[in-house]
Amino acid sequence: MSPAPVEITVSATGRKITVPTGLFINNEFVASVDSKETIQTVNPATEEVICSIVAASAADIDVAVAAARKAFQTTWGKNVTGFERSRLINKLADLMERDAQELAELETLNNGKPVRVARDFDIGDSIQCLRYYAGWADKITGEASIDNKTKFAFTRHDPIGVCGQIIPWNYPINMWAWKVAPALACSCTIVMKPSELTPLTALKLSELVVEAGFPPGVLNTVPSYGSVGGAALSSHLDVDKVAFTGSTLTGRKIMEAAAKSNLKKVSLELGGKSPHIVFESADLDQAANWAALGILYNTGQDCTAGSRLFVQDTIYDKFIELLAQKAQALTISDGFAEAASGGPVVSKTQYDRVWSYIESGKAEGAKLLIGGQKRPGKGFFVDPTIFTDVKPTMKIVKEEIFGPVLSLAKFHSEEEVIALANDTSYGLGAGLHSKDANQCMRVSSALEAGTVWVNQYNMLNNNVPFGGKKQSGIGRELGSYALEEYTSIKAVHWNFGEKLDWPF
Ligand SMILES: NC(=O)C1=CN([C@@H]2O[C@H](COP(=O)(O)OP(=O)(O)OC[C@H]3O[C@@H](n4cnc5c(N)ncnc54)[C@H](O)[C@@H]3O)[C@@H](O)[C@H]2O)C=CC1
Ligand code: BAL
Repeated sequence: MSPAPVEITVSATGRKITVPTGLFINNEFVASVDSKETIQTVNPATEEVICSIVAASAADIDVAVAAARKAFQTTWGKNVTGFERSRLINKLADLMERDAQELAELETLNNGKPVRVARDFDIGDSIQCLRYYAGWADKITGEASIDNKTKFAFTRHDPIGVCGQIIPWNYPINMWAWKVAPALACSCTIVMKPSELTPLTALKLSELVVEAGFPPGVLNTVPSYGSVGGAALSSHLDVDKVAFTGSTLTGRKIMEAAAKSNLKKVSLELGGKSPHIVFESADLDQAANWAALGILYNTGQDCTAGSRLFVQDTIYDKFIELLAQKAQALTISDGFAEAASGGPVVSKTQYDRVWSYIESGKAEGAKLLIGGQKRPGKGFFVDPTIFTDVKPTMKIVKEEIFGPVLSLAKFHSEEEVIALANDTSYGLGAGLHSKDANQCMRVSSALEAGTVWVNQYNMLNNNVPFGGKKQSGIGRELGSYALEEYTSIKAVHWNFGEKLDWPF
């Protein structure tokens, strides 16, 4: 029997949202084939349970992969034109736009981020991401490689096949769009595993997949625990590719599982400890805005969070005063509050993790500029916390915290700060602020990161690639580069005249 959807009433707005609770396979919400395991979802602002949904078992992953394979071989893959894929992806984007407010409220309920942020940024960007890749769907062509008297060779950019997509909880809708849009554009089929912490919007979006008209099996959604569904996807012998966003620890496990199973293609978007540099010539007011956004956007739960801030000694005192003012001016509250710029962290586990880092910063002798005190009452809230007088060896400087916790250090010279900035095993993002154009060029070139922002931070565009160096990941999302992750290149050699002498 199909699991019944639940009706949720959002108390802040009065909106009633019907949420599917089954696994989405072959365009239907179904029960597990062999398990009674559920996932209980929680509102991180109130700690109240929202609802329970079915958790996929390894056998359910097999069913979803089989559905995706069948679709790939029949209605999708090489059996659908780019024009048709483009039409369907655009239709999905239109439906997301229609339902943006409802999706945003559901995202806020499950993730905690402000409704305004979810709607205008996460969902707004996701709609644009779908439309961007809808534009690519009918332009994925190969190249003519050799064209001589007896041979013509050309390449086909074939869809790679069935893709497992494992996404995190910090941007549940946005990471869904980053993964789904290029895969669909390239004519791949998908088994999507949302995070067990935030599965509700992926289930709601699955309804829109049906409404848009995608054939059954093209996109399947299987909420599951990482060690069950995520592990099953990564080691599956009939999955051709896994795309992952999450921790470096889990990324390593996925790569190992891929290597030990069928050597499926893997793309990983992992952690970071991104440096953010303010030089003395910078517009200090603007630099303080970007520095605060860099660590506080999404309550610091961002892979590119600018969590190590370096400020030139000549402007240090003035700058840190400005930064403290900016950070304290933000309202961190229940995401349904009008004024909220940030919400709680996503879960009790994440709350405890962030607080353990704050305690370690205090114990290792870093000085608190602001924050560092727990709030009374319900909700996994962590106020902006800035440590000064940090040392490169401290845990808060070395490890990803994924919360609103900033380590602030002083530097003297450009050479010194480049060395400090690159002194990390990560290489995801980096930022610098300066009015000296030569310095901007020199430093952006020297920073070891997949993305460098100059006089800005954390702003991404769907047509610009994103990804990491070092232990921050492999492969690129967004832009035309993401298409390479979902295509397999075939070279066709066509002889129209060369005779083979025998014996050769
Ligand atoms: N780069 C990013 O955007 C993210 C980084 N993180 C980092 O990871 C830390 C821990 O957060 P977690 O939720 O534990 O991250 P995680 O990396 O374990 O979770 C992300 C996704 O991976 C899945 N997963 C977990 N174990 C798996 C396995 N063995 N095989 C396949 N998939 C698996 C989860 O179910 C989830 O869908 C955070 O504090 C943060 O530092 C977390 C989420 C996103
Ligand atoms: N902000 C880029 C995506 C991420 O944090 O996972």
